[in-house]
Amino acid sequence: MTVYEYVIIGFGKAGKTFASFLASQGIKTALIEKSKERYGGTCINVACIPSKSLEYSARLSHGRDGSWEEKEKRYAEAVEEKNRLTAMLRGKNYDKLVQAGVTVYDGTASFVNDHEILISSDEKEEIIRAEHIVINTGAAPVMPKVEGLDRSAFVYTSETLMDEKKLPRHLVILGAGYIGLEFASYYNNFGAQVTVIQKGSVFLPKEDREMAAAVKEHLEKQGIRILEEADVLRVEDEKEEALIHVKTKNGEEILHADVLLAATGRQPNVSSLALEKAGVEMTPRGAVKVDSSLHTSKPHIMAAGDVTGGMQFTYISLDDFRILKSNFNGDLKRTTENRGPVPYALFLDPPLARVGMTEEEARASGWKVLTASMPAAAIPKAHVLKNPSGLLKVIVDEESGLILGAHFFCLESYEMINLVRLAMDRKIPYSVLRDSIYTHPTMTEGLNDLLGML
Ligand SMILES: Cc1cc2nc3c(=O)[nH]c(=O)nc-3n(C[C@H](O)[C@H](O)[C@H](O)COP(=O)(O)OP(=O)(O)OC[C@H]3O[C@@H](n4cnc5c(N)ncnc54)[C@H](O)[C@@H]3O)c2cc1C
Ligand SMILES: NC(=O)c1ccc[n+]([C@@H]2O[C@H](COP(=O)([O-])OP(=O)(O)OC[C@H]3O[C@@H](n4cnc5c(N)ncnc54)[C@H](O)[C@@H]3O)[C@@H](O)[C@H]2O)c1
Repeated sequence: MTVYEYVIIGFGKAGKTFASFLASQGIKTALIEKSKERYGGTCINVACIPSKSLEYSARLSHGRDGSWEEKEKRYAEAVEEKNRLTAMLRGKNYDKLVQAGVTVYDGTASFVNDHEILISSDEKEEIIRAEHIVINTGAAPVMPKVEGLDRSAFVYTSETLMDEKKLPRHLVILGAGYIGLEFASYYNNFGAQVTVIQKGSVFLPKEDREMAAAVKEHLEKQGIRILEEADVLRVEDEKEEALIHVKTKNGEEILHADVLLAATGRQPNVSSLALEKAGVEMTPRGAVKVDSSLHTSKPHIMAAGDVTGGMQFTYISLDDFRILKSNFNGDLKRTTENRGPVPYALFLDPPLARVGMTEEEARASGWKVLTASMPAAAIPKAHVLKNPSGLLKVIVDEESGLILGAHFFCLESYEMINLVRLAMDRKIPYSVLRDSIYTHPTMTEGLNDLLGML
């Protein structure tokens, strides 16, 4: 039986980065990935990178308009371009790991006991042994329990829809979260008619109320229909489309869709792992239970990324790598408790980016706050880029001048937010960003004016 010092299960962001690092330190390391189509993990193959490739193509396509046939053609080309990009990245990711000296096993990993792992593939089965193990198996889409959904030929997840080269005419999206709203925006820009089914009564319930209202108004202006307080009762297939029976506050409605996208969350990938054989505990919600340094209930087994049930972002998985590295070095400086503020971006058109608290959260926590809001149209660059829609908002502690929250719904906001995150993390008061020299014309220079309003 081959013995490794470290075995990583899953080609996720934390795992692949840690594997390369370990190999660079001369540590005998193996990584197990269940699918050759997933070398490099979820992000580069079926998530962030392909979706943002489509997002970019969708904006370009929207700018050109034209007939339905032209839009269909551009969509098919966008999917091809996305496929080229993911294939290129897949190859690069694999080569990088092998060149670093990591042994890559193809197959599904499951625990035999807390040190031995069975690798099963169509070709063979093999057991390897490890002193230390990292579980980095990611998450997979959850399918809601709706009558007829599992039998329908028109139902997709984000992972399967992005491979479909036929542009939907009417796309119905179940779920108004990250994937639901981003895909609504992309496919609307490609030319599909889009309806989003929102279960609850509050749109983007975790966002600042002023920002959520601005986003909703904008999406509706773009032509996206958002059905609030709606419950899908059943799905029935006709020859060319699915009939989606929806209960709304105004009664029952039947939506016709040639594509129904289920975007109702993603659940940790644990089912194939046989965690019980290793004595690794799970949380009540089905994630691998870890402490703040990512150790499981078995101290020599760690877990990182989506499988731990935390925030599902590639950069959180990358930050988990920093914790794994800190554990390896023995300094134990990095934990999940000292990540600092975590920014995020919803890739709409324009994108919504955020770091820190909403105004409601800040006030409820007892802060005395100053706030400033400014339309994106106040920034000249937004006009240069021909999309002056949106709103920017900041929330600042009146006493210290420290930024408590920033919410940017405007072009380039996914870049701008990283600057504010740094200021918050390093406790730099808002006045420093207000008086900083920025290149011109840029969206970031909007901070001069926005923060000048406080
Ligand atoms: C459509 C979409 C868009 C997204 N966009 C963004 C975005 O813009 N920005 C962002 O930060 N995040 C985004 N995310 C979230 C992001 O993709 C995930 O948070 C991230 O990929 C999680 O990485 P990970 O390290 O947990 O593992 P993953 O990258 O999920 O890797 C896990 C790997 O383990 C493999 N595996 C699973 N079980 C086994 C087993 N038993 N044996 C062997 N291998 C196994 C899987 O095949 C997979 O390759 C998006 C997600 C989706 C679905
Ligand atoms: N830009 C980004 O960083 C980005 C983009 C896409 C996805 N992601 C990550 O991927 C994860 C998964 O995305 P997601 O959109 O699937 O999950 P999500 O948790 O963001 O949203 C799921 C939505 O579905 C709703 N829902 C649940 N069950 C429902 C039902 N039966 N009917 C109708 N609605 C229902 C929920 O209320 C919620 O609004 C996200 O948590 C996010 O971290 C990130």
